[in-house]
Amino acid sequence: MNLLTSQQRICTDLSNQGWSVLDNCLEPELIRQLAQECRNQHALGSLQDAGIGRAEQRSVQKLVRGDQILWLETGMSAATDMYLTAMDTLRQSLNEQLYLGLESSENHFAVYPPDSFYQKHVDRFRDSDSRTISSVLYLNPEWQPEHGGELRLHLNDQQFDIAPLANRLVLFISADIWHEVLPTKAERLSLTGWFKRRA
Ligand SMILES: O=C(O)CCC(=O)C(=O)O
Ligand SMILES: [Fe+2]
Repeated sequence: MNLLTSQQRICTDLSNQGWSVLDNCLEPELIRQLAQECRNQHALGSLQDAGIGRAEQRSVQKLVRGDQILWLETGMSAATDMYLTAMDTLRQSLNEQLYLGLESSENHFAVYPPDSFYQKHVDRFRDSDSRTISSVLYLNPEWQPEHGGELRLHLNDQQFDIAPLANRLVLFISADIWHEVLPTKAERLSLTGWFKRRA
């Protein structure tokens, strides 16, 4: 697993270009368990249509985003607790190296059914600046190029497409990086989160 040994590189990427991609992030067995849990919870009907906006402004708009999500809570399973611990270690190293003052993180499973997408957006809410670094860990072992579903980062003068391959972690500065999920042809699983500082 590369997450522990790559924190320096992640921090350099984030400060130089605002985003970072890390493959073979965690133990393969943990990725398998997280994917299994995501599929199980989805089959049980535990995931809810994702909304856009916050609190009273929140609404479900399938033409903006078509995924379903389930927020992680401590104690849901051994696998999700291990993931939350790994993210907390990363949070501390982001604080030590980039002085970000990140206090917590929030994370959810996401399932994009076939033909769904998430239109171009930034992750920071209009009325709260607490979301500082966005993270997405992909959970799709059989992903093929023809499935589409790339994360497209819109950078200053170019676009960068990232396939949602199992055990790939993408991090980016929530307020700066415009991005979208291109239409997916296959069911697309991920764990998305935000490192937050005090609002
Ligand atoms: O799943 C992804 O690649 C990105 C998801 C995303 O942009 C979001 O949930 O805000
Ligand atoms: Fe996003």
